[in-house]
Amino acid sequence: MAVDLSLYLVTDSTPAILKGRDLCTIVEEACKGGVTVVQYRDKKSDTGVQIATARKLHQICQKYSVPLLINDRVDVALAVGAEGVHLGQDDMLFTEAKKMLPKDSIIGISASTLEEAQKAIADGADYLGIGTMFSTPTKTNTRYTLGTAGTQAILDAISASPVSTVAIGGINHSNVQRVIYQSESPKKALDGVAIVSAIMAADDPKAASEDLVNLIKNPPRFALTAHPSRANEAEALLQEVPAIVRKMVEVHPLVHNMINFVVANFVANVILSIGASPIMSPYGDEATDLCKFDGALLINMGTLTSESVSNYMKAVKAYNGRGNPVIYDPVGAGATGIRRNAVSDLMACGYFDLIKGNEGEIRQVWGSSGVQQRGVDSGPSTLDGQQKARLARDLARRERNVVLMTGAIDYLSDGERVIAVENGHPFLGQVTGTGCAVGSISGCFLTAHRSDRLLAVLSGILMYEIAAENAASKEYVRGPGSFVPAFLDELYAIRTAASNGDDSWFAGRAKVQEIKL
Ligand SMILES: Cc1ncc(COP(=O)(O)OP(=O)(O)O)c(N)n1
Ligand SMILES: Cc1ncsc1CCOP(=O)(O)O
Repeated sequence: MAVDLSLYLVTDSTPAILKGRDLCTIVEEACKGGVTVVQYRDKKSDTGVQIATARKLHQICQKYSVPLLINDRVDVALAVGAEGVHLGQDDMLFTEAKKMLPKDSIIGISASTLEEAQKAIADGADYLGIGTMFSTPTKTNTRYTLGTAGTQAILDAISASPVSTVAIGGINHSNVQRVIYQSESPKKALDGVAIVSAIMAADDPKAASEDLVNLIKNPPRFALTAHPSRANEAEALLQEVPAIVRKMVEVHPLVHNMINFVVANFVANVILSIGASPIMSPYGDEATDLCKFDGALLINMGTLTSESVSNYMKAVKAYNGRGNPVIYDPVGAGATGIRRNAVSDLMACGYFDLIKGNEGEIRQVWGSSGVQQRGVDSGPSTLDGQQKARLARDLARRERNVVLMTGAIDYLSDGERVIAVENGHPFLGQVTGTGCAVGSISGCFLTAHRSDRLLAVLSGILMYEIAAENAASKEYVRGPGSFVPAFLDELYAIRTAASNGDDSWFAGRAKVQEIKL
């Protein structure tokens, strides 16, 4: 039987969720709000109570033409004539349930691993409940937290099968669009999301369901526009750079920096020099107001504290909610266990338009095992140019965003195109904050030019690195100390030239090539 799984309500009868309200009333409100399938999930009640409740729920669901499935209990499904069951890995075997249930019954199977998914497909499951997406208080005895990356990997591996899929666990209004978007593999997407608390515990389950239906129907505002590589991609991009720099100066974007205290002053000066506006605020609650200026947010976890991550999460949620650019600079990501955990928590909490880091940091975000950074330095490289390019491309593809891997050569990718940039000067590596400023600058350019994020970031890097070359070539620059003021002057000089319509600063200067993988 074909079933619309797009908004799949899973019930819960615990007092914390029901808050004294009647289960059937909540489910009826949710049906009015547009849920497309309901699963009765009751871990505590006796069989008699379950049958009585399931019967009432079935009557309600039939009124709205919504199929009712029963969690775990084939006997209850049979007793009330429900449309099917949902079975976990420890429940009745699919083959047994299939024998017992009427021919057209729907049988869904939970899958936390690829092996479980493949077995369920081979058995003939109608759909897979893939999870746990994010850890959730609603179900604490889960085996794996897959996140969007793990879910995408399963979808990719089963893409030859037409089986339907839903994701479950920690999905709510603030992340549902991202979950659907970032889980999608090139050949297979989720058919829907299964939700307990965001509907069952909502004060108004009808309104909550209506909102979710709307969010599910529409792509997120941060969805990346596809820009397939053209014949001379690098050259085509370079032609647009001076105009993008001009646009950034005109727009005078605000960038909200949640940045480490070592570099805050230098980064603020860099941002002022390029003609944008910096605000430094580590206070997450401030983001609800700051995001209304429609600038960018930079999360730079260089001086992480016990409170940083919760503050970052609040800010990411606010900026994601408005569809404004968010940049993640996972400074020292592989240096300590605390930073490694912060990376996982932040990657699960929201969407980053750009992830920017050195090789060690990008490898940690990718999930390579055994990354041990010494402090915030990348450490000796283990990858050649092609491998670096592939890592940046694969991470961008997986996260469906833009990735910038910095180094003597920077690798920039949006999952399709990979661009290597060889501008800059060794003095940049001798001054603290020069790497962090790239995250903030990228925020300014992402704000000013939204239609092609790779081009926006490329324009920012080129402005920055050409200014560094100009500064280092001054005869009075003798080392990192004299380099800093000269560098700010050169950024300011390019900004002034750009606003006067003078593009000569750029002519013949970019050392950029497209990497074909
Ligand atoms: C749609 C959907 N997917 C997964 C589950 C989880 O089922 P299971 O692993 O059997 O855990 P319990 O729900 O029984 O606690 C689900 N219920 N629905
Ligand atoms: C039943 C189940 N299986 C995996 S997570 C989960 C509970 C999901 O609940 P919520 O939507 O409230 O996070």
